[in-house]
Amino acid sequence: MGKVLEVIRVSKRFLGLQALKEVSLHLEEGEILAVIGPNGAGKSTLLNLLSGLLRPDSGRILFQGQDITHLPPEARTHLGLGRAFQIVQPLPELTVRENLLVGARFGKPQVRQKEAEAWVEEVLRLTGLERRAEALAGELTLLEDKRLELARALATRPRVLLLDEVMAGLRPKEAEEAVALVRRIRDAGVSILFIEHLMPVVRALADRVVVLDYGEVIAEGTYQKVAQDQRVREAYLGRGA
Ligand SMILES: Nc1ncnc2c1ncn2[C@@H]1O[C@H](COP(=O)(O)OP(=O)(O)OP(=O)(O)O)[C@@H](O)[C@H]1O
Repeated sequence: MGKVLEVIRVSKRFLGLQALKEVSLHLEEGEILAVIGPNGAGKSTLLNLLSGLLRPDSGRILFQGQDITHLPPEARTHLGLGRAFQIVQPLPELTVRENLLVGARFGKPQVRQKEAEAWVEEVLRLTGLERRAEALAGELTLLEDKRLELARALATRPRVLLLDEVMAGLRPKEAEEAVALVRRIRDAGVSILFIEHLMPVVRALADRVVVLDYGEVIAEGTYQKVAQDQRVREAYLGRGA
C-alpha cells in the first residue's frame, strides 16, 4: 500500500478567514478515509482544493506522486481523480445510461466508444442501476439519484473518488444501501476520501478518520479512537454540530 493522494501543509484563506491552516493528510491505496469536523471546519474547502475548484495559498497536493496543486479540475479527472457531489448534477433529459456515457467520454476522452460503452455497462451493474438504464435521469427517486451521482463519478474511471456528503437526505435504510455501494466501489479498486456529517455512516464506512476544526487537523485514527478524543468531543460539543 502506498499514498495515492497526499496533502502537504496546505493553507487557504478567504479574506480575513483562515479556512485551512497547514493541513497535511494522505489517502492510502485501497483505503476509505473520512474527513469530519463541525460546521465551518474546512471540509468543503479541502474537497474543493483536492478537486481543483480552488487553489491553495501555500502547500502542495500530490496524486499518485504527481504534483497536481495547479491543475484544473478536468485535468485531475483525466488523471483519475473523480468527485461525486452532494447536490446531484445529472443531465435530467438524458437517460441513466446516456448520463454515464457522457461521464465515461469526459473522464477518458482517448478511450474508444465501444470501450466506453462496455465500461458503462459494468458501472450500471456495480451500482445496481441496470434496470433503470433507460429511465430519464430527471425521473429517479432520491436514492437512485445518489446511485447515479456515484455511477457518474465512477464512469470517469477514477483511481480515487472524492465524495461530498453523498448520503445527505437519505433515510437510515437507504443510507445502509449507499454504504454497501461505496464499499463495493472500494472493492473494485477505487480509493475513497469522503466528507460526511452522519456519524453512523462514518462509523460504518471509514477505515480511518481525520478530524478538522477551525481549519486544522485536531485528530486522526480509527473512528473509535477519534470518537474518544477529548479535543474532538470539545470541538463538537462546543458548537453543537
Ligand atoms: N468562498 C468563500 N468565501 C469566504 N469564506 C468562505 C468561502 N468558502 C468557505 N468559507 C468559509 O471558510 C470556512 C470553512 O468553510 P467550509 O465550507 O470549508 O467548512 P465545512 O467544514 O465544509 O462546513 P459545513 O460542514 O458547514 O459544510 C467557513 O468559515 C466558511 O464560512
